[in-house]
This record gives sequence, structure tokens and C-alpha cells, in this order.
Amino acid sequence: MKIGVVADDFTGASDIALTLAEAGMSTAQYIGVPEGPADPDLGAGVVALKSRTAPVAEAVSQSLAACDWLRAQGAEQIIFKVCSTFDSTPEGNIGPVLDALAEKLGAETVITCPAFPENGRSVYMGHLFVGETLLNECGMQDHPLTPMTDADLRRWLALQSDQPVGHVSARVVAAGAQAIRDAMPEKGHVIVDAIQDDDLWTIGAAAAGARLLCGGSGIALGLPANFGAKPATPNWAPVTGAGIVLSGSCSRATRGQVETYAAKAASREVTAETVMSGAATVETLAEWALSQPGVPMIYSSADPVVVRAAQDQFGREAVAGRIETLFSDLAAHLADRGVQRIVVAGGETSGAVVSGLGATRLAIGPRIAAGVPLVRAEGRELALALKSGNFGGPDFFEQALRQMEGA
Ligand SMILES: Nc1ncnc2c1ncn2[C@@H]1O[C@H](COP(=O)(O)OP(=O)(O)O)[C@@H](O)[C@H]1O
Ligand SMILES: O=C(O)[C@@H](O)C(=O)COP(=O)(O)O
Repeated sequence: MKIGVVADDFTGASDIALTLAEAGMSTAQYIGVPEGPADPDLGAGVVALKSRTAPVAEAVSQSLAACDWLRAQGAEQIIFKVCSTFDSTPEGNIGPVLDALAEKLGAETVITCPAFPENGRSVYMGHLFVGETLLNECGMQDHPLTPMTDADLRRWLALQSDQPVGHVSARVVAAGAQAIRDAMPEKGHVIVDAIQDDDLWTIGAAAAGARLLCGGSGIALGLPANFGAKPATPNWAPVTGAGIVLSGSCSRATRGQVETYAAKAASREVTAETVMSGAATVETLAEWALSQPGVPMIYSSADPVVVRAAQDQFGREAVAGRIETLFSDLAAHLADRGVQRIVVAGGETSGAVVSGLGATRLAIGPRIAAGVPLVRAEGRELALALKSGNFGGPDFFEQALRQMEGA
């Protein structure tokens, strides 16, 4: 293994696994830190953690364990994969995890760049933009768990770490890899601007030999070439069994996808109230889903006003946790009853679902949309799509289900 990735959530893990696979690295996604060794022919291993919103100490210890395992498999370069919208809070978890990884790996400086231009995320003057909008005005300020209220990544990361936070500007990046290396400070975090894919390729070249980097999946664009990899299209063997769409993401793009899919297929909402009161049960939802024609959808996705009201009534963590548990148990139940295609929307939700399914290793297939591959749970006839909240076009759910069948 050449490149090892510690990913702070499951959709993010499959996002960067796709980037690495398309860059020509033989790549596998692991669910949590594996107990046994990796396939020795693997070019890249991605360990998916559910640490983005975990308590800081837990996120740090899980990430260090993942890093140890990846290093033991031979990984020469470690990437800490975070969200392209830098999802975190003033307390963490990005800063504390990076500080711990840097200490373990002896990395004096660490490049951080969450840019993902293909999905509209760019970094300019240290500020993160989503499309034409600053991060804190794009809807992410209302995220149920990690409201992003400041687009200045230098200021946000400085809240989370005692290390200095420097900056390498777009002008320096445009001057090339050597200019980036010359501009790097001697110590601490460095936010590096990137506006287009070419910038990420340049940053990749500048980071040859770096022990640790941090970013969204875009940070991996230019790294495989340092190890001689050549672009490739991942393989896929069709899966045609029964399907389900599960959506616990409340992000803007998902809410549009839920609306589009609900107009075409059987759909059922589970509200926070019914989950918290126990009225929404796995058995009733599964019976309903299994008796529908086509591929039904079950969703808790709701707009920010509804989410906030539920959080005020039940507590943010409590309601999120109960909804995630419901999706986790429901997915396990449906898979036991023969469902073979599962489309999941939401990073935390995907983490819950994949854990519920007991999958340990995912094989990476071709892309459904930028940042979202088809994945297959190894050892089972089970196709999954783990969609990040804000990724994919309006028809994503239908598109994913059809591609699983080989369309
Ligand atoms: N109706 C709701 N009210 C409150 N919280 C919700 C609701 N629906 C989902 N959630 C929670 O919101 C979080 C959404 O996060 P996630 O699944 O990562 O989506 P995204 O990828 O859009 O961020 C999950 O923890 C989920 O359980
Ligand atoms: O980098 C990204 O944006 C994604 O890979 C990702 O991590 C998204 O997380 P969720 O929106 O929580 O799914």
C-alpha cells in the first residue's frame, strides 16, 4: 500500500476512494480499522471512520488506530479525509486529529485543502466557497450537527488547534509546485488555496513525499501520479435485486432529490416525533417497504426549521442518534429479507447503515456522480451508493439504482 486514508465519515471515504481508483490505484474501503492485513497488491486503502461528530478524544484515538494500521500495511503517505465543506465545530475534530496524526508521523507542516472544484468547492484567500457563495451562506450554517458559521478556514482551524495556521495563496499555487514548497512555513498547518483541478494537481506534485495531508477528495487527485499510477475506470458487475432508498440527510441537495424521487416512487416520511415516540418501528417500515412496487424511499430529510424544532424538543444528539439507529436497523432487516440495492443519502446516515449491515470491506465501482461511486459489500450480493448530503443531481436516486443494475 502506498497511500493510506483516514476518512472521518463513510460517504467521504467512498468519495476519496473513487478519486484514487479513477487515478488508477487499486483501492479498497474498509469499515473501521480492520483486524487482519490488507491485500498486499493494494495501492491505496481507505479506512472509513464515523469520527466527524464523535467526542474529540474518541475521534483522535480512532484516527490514530487507523493510521497505525495503514502504516503497518506499508502506506507511505497518510491523508486525513475531511468534508469538502470542512464540517467541524470550534472544538474539533479536524484540528485535534491532525495534530495527533502529525505528531505520530513526525510531520512538521501539514497542507490542508478541502477544495473539490468539480462539486463547486474552492478555496480562495483561505476562504471556502460553495459555488459562488461563501461556506457560511450556502446552507451549511444550518447543518444539524456541524453548523459552519465561518468560511475563513484559517480562523476556523485556529480555534481547533494550538499550532500556527499559515496560508499559501492561489497566486503561489499558480506559480507551480516548487513555489508552493518554497512558500511552506517551517511548522504548523497550512491552508492552501485551490480554485480548479489543475491547482490540486500542482498541490499533489508539491506534496510528493509529504507524510501527512488533509483535505476533501480533491486533495487525492494529484497524489497517485507521484507513485506512477495512470487513470483507469473501475469495474462493476451488475446487481439486480430489490432496492430501497434511505435518506437521513437534511442537506439542500438531498431535499431536492427526495422531492424528485417522491414524485416517481412510493415514499414514506419518518418524522423526528414518530422516531422519538417509538411509533416508527423497523418492522412496520420494513413491511411497508417490502409491499411496495418498484424501489420505495424512506426518509427523515426535513428542512432547517423542522430540524431545529425537533432538536429544541428532543436534543440535537438524541434525535440524530435515534434516527440513525432506525436507519441502521432497518437496512439490516431489509438486507436479511433479500434487498440487494441500497441507496443512502447522508454521511452520518451512511455510517449508521453500513455498520448496521455489518459490512467490513467495500469494493469501489465506477462513479454515479462526482464524488459518489457504486460500491459493493465484499462477500455479498449487495450494492450500495453512499451519497454525501450535498452531492448528486436531482435524479441521483434513480440514476444510482439503474447503474447498480448495469445501466
Ligand atoms: N428530521 C430530522 N430532524 C433532526 N435530525 C435529523 C432529521 N433527519 C435526519 N436527522 C439527522 O441529521 C443528521 C444528518 O447528517 P448526515 O446523515 O451526515 O447528512 P448530510 O450528509 O446531509 O450531512 C443525521 O445525524 C440524522 O440522523
Ligand atoms: O468531501 C465531501 O464533501 C464528502 O466526501 C463528504 O465528506 C460529505 O459528507 P456528508 O455531507 O456528511 O455526507
